[in-house]
Amino acid sequence: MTDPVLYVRNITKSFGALKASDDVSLDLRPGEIHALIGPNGAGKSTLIQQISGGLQPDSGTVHFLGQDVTALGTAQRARMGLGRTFQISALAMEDTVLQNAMLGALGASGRPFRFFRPVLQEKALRQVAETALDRVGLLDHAAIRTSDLSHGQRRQLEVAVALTLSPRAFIMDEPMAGLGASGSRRLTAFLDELRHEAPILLVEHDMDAVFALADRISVLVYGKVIATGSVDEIRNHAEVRRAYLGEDA
Ligand SMILES: Nc1ncnc2c1ncn2[C@@H]1O[C@H](COP(=O)(O)OP(=O)(O)OP(=O)(O)O)[C@@H](O)[C@H]1O
Repeated sequence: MTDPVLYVRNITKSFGALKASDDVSLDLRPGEIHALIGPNGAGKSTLIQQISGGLQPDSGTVHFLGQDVTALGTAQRARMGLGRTFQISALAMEDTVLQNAMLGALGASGRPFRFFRPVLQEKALRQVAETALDRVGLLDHAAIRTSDLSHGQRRQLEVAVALTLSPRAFIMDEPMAGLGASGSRRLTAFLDELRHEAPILLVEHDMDAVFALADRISVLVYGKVIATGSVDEIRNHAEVRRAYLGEDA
């Protein structure tokens, strides 16, 4: 089997007496969407913060592209190609859509743009930003102030910002949140394509989207992965049905 693009081994993180991550191991393989689900407070955000570099685990390791990145920060992991969208928007609301996308491209520019003269650099950044906006269907809105976008369009813009990195893997934190039915259908179709470019670790409460997209699902409860498996395996898993899907045993 091909090596995973990303894997975490035995991650543990406590806040006082609370174990928010309790010996968690999981991986993300090329071409797949791996969904991470679990009730509120199960530790999903804590886990993906440790994967993306915003939070250090108490113990355990994170490997990305074959390299131990546990000690690296968010920016270094992003520059290696770990793309991320956020549950709470990280966009600059007063800037235009294009400026936000260019800022993203600039953030990724540790290497590719450093050798360009400023004018050429701006041109190169603009091109990367416009390509990303085009892919998510926002190029027509490039000149609009970000605060004037609808909620769904902001989520699209976050995906565009992540795309400017040419990521080798994505971590997406509830990308469907607040989207209407047609918005989630569009994003679902887009993610379905995107997985072939870079695999996606998808934290999502929208179970229709999860069941439609996931190659594998991991279920987190009280900081522990209680099951990992295909959609059918998870749907039929007795402990998951009890702990998460809210069914009587
Ligand atoms: N910085 C912190 N300090 C103390 N406790 C924290 C901190 N961050 C998270 N927690 C606690 O850790 C547990 C896991 O929280 P986390 O936000 O990771 O869960 P989650 O699964 O992402 O929840 P949700 O689905 O509601 O976003 C919760 O009990 C939360 O209160």
